[in-house]
Amino acid sequence: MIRFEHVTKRYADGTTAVDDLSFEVAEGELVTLVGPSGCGKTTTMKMVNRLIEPTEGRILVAGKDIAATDPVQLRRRIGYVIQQVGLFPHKTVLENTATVPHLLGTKKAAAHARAAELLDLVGLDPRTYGDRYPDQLSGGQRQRVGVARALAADPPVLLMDEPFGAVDPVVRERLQSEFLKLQSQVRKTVLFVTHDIEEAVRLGDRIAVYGEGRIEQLDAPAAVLGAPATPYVAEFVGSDRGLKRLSVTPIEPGDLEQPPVVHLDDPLPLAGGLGDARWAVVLDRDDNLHGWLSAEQAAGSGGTVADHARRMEAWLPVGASLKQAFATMLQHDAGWIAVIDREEKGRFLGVLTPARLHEALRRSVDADARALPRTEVDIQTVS
Ligand SMILES: Nc1ncnc2c1ncn2[C@@H]1O[C@H](COP(=O)(O)OP(=O)(O)OP(=O)(O)O)[C@@H](O)[C@H]1O
Repeated sequence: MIRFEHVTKRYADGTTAVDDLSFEVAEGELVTLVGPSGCGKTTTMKMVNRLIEPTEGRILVAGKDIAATDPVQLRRRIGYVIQQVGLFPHKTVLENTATVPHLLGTKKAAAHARAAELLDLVGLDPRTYGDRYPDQLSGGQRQRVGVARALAADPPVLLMDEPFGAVDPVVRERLQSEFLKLQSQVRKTVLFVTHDIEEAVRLGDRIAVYGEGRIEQLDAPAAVLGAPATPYVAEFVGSDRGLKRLSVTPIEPGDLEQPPVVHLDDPLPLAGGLGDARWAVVLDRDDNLHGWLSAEQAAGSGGTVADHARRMEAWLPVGASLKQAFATMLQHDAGWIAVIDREEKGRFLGVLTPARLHEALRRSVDADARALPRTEVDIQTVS
């Protein structure tokens, strides 16, 4: 979708910002460009919407050489999100979001209806926020408007230059997960610049690690962490690679233990209690997670399970990362967390314990060592 062919950018003062760059971003793929300050990430990105012209080489978008495309036309097909969002201060949130469709000739009512849909999509209720002005929003909310505005003309390509760089780490993580969810729905082709390796790992289908003006490694996050191509990349991704890997390894059903399970309307005491187990998971009639029950209560109380069950705070949907699992355990001071299917309050699948978390991490590392996709390794193990 975006193809760089031997692209070099030398500025007038002789600085070579980008040196003979060749790579391709597939349709619907999100590639993060990561590297230290001044290594040429922004220059790379700005050449795609012709804010900067290459000195040598060419760039194709959807098979067409962009040098032959009118820059204004080109930019309307490419969404652009930057750190200083650049919202118009005198326009409302709704008007800001509708800017590009408006410019493209969409009637006001239709442009506003579309803008409201997009605000909803990025987690801002248009009825609450649509009529506000940018200075009546938090930093994180402004970034969301920036993303909604970039998506408004439904461009196939998005360029994002440190879009979440200016907000605090908590908001940043939230914006990242929201953006991942959004991207799984809209599947844009995205170039995403960041200097934060964690962000690059979390968001990228592939990561391009930049040295000075060159890509040192372009690979899937797990491969960059597991098998850095050069000593430079190894140093850049850091000695805590194992920890970072937690954020790229999802919880899978095979990782889970099956504890004893009781249902809300089971009478107590349970005959034989819980055997050796110290607690049981409590499910409702639809087998959705409700909470947990201790062995003492199972063996010694009257009434039903519903009278004694405790609420379960530590849970995650399957597919969440091991890092989220670890963080959830710490947050709730829990020795295990319940894992449910994707729906909120969905079906209970099993529990993840620290030992199982460690095994899952081990398997992810081994899968890379053998250079096989994880799924294949899992299938081999099962058969
Ligand atoms: N207009 C310019 N004239 C001369 N040199 C420039 C110009 N713009 C950028 N550079 C230089 O080109 C190199 C690459 O800059 P670029 O902005 O692409 O880096 P970056 O990786 O995006 O950095 P950062 O993370 O700090 O934004 C740097 O050495 C920078 O000083």
